[in-house]
Amino acid sequence: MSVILEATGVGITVGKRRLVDGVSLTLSSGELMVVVGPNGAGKTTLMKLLTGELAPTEGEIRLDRDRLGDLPAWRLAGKRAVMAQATRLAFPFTVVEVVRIGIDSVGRSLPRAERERLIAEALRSADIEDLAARNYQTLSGGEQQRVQFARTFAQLKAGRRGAANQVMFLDEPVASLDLAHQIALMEAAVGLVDDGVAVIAVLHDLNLAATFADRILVMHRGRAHAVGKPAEVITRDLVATIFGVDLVSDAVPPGALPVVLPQNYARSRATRGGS
Ligand SMILES: Nc1ncnc2c1ncn2[C@@H]1O[C@H](COP(=O)(O)OP(=O)(O)OP(=O)(O)O)[C@@H](O)[C@H]1O
Repeated sequence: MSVILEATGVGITVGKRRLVDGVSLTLSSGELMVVVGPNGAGKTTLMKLLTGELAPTEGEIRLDRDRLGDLPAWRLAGKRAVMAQATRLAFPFTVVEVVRIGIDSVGRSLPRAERERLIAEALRSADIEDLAARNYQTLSGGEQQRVQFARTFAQLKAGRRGAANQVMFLDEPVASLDLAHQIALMEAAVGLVDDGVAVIAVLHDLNLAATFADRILVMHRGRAHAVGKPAEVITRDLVATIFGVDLVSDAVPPGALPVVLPQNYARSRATRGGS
């Protein structure tokens, strides 16, 4: 697996506040990294730095070996797609129009039939085919999230020919989703990962994180507290120290947090050969 995203000593100070401090990480093609941490830990700020929405005041970020700040917007659009925490739209776009925005940013040279095929695939990936003609503004929070995932998915698929190495950034993509759609969205992300895309996602649900992540990054007070495989990182000690929650059940060993999930959660890991 080749490193596609590399952050070295990245930080940002706003006023006198250091929101992110000295974070170094690498993300490889075909890898799914999940970022966890308490409210205010700096997860979204880190994502904004990694996507280029914010410029770091310290350190350096490289995307596919280029310095992030040197890449023009059109090249960025082919290499990375971003699903932000919540996206409001000022105009009454239909769902299919929103998904098409993802393709228009990079896939204008694609034949019309290919673009339509990608839109259909994106709608399917987010289980929103039946919403295609609806006004985005009238959708529920969870439905809007699924549309934004589809837009991001479509953008990556459309940009795939021009840019072999791509990253998908997902900031709390399942925050408003019911359980089945949480699993479905993560499985769609895994499908991209299996295709060689690097995915970095902020999640609050530690079980979901442990189930789907290849590696977990724990943010705490702006710093990278830990990074590693889920079983190494998500321990009872970590949950107590970082999240302030004592898992008192005798069934919980002091080491790895047991992942108590419905059967189909385990499916992805089993099929991907994860541990
Ligand atoms: N522009 C800003 N100016 C000052 N402080 C900011 C700014 N943006 C974010 N912060 C603060 O930086 C800290 C990190 O914010 P961030 O949104 O990155 O946290 P988070 O880990 O994503 O939290 P959550 O889980 O609540 O979404 C918070 O304390 C926030 O209030």
